[in-house]
Amino acid sequence: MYIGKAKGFRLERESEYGSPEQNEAVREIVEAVRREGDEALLRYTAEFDKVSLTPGQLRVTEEEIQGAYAKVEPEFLAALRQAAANITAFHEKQKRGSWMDVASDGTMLGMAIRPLRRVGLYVPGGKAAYPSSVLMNVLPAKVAGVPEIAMATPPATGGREGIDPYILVAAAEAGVTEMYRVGGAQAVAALAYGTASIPAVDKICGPGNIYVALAKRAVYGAVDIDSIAGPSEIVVLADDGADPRYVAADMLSQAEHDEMASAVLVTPSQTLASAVQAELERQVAALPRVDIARTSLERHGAILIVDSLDEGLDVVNKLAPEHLEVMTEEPMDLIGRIETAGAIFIGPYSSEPVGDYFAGPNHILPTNGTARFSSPLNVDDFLKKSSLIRYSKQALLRDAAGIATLARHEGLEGHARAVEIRLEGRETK
Ligand SMILES: NC(=O)c1ccc[n+]([C@@H]2O[C@H](COP(=O)([O-])OP(=O)(O)OC[C@H]3O[C@@H](n4cnc5c(N)ncnc54)[C@H](O)[C@@H]3O)[C@@H](O)[C@H]2O)c1
Ligand SMILES: N[C@H](CO)Cc1c[nH]c[nH+]1
Ligand SMILES: [Zn+2]
Repeated sequence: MYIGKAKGFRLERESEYGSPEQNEAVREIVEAVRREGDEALLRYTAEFDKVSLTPGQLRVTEEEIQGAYAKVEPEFLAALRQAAANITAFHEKQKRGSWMDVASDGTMLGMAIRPLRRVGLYVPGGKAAYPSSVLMNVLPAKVAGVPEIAMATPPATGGREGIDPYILVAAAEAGVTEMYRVGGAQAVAALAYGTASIPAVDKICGPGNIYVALAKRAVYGAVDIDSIAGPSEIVVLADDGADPRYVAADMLSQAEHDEMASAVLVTPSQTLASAVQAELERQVAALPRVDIARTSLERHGAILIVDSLDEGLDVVNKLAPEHLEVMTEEPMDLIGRIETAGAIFIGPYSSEPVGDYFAGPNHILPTNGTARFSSPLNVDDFLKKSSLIRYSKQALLRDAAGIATLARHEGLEGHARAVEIRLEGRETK
């Protein structure tokens, strides 16, 4: 773990995402699935997930999904339903419809907004199963009105064969009926290119580990993707007034996701830095996922000392973290100066897991510095737009000369004539 001046720390994202070996492995997997389809899919599932399947077993049956209800506790179902209601309500606000501006001569300009036809949603499930990511993926797609949703999730979690029943129940609650037991880069490749058992989709959304994130990047272009939502990240910007127990607990909440997750404190307070360091050591030992969290802290954790909150804001904007918590005396004063963060948690009671599970905003967020240009998963991700242009004769008469001038300036005589042919025999002035 790096502890020291922010100036000595590498703030910009790595130019190469993942190690060369991970990049090479993903290239190979994606190419093999594209070429060989189901055969490669099943081979990689046996290799990485230690599960042997036939093509007929890839799709989860409706009976399995419904049967999972008997395996989950009523309090889980109640919490899940409340989370689903909050997430749906938040995403309903993002909805927007087609629009048309019609002028008095009948000219109409507008935008037709339609849902994507078929999307693939990845739900992580290698080290831990994430029913919350089912809701975060599916509910915005439902709000957008996507008619076909195919979900993929690994066939084994934590070495235990079988899809976690909580994932199946979350999928049923969210209204998913097409689900495949396949994970990692091979799942992303299958959704992108299609196999005999998995029809191709138009867009792939959802979070995952480095293999999933790299595979999404590799198939972009054949399909659209939401963002690079890879291993989790948290940055806490805090001053002297912050409670070190809260800061450490929230950092660990993301460190425990993955050895590749990162947790960083940025503070002008040496006192807070020392207290958080001690808290991290104390609290990490009590976590069931202590090994993952320790490794994550050792490899990617940092406590960065800055000279002022102003410098702290610069550091935060350079890091462009997935999650930013602001625990300063007057956090609202700083919010307008934060330009790059997937989600911003404000004040001592907005602990990051509030957003992971319950508040309503999406927890599928850009990582590895991509918050500079990507947004949280949202309803727009599931919509596409077509421009609408209907010119009246009168409008064409009005604009023809301007269009022809610009066309001829670009050397495109055919463009100019396409407009002028409609004016033949007419008065143009
Ligand atoms: N950014 C976000 O919005 C967000 C949200 C939730 C979770 N996450 C992240 O999702 C990830 C979940 O990771 P996970 O591993 O538990 O589940 P996962 O489903 O993402 O990955 C598991 C799959 O990885 C593949 N895999 C594992 N080791 C491999 C290897 N050596 N070579 C090739 N493929 C391999 C396997 O096929 C396996 O099915 C974590 O990194 C977590 O931080 C991110
Ligand atoms: N923090 C993760 C996003 O990086 C989302 C999540 C799901 N479950 C718990 N946390
Ligand atoms: Zn989390």
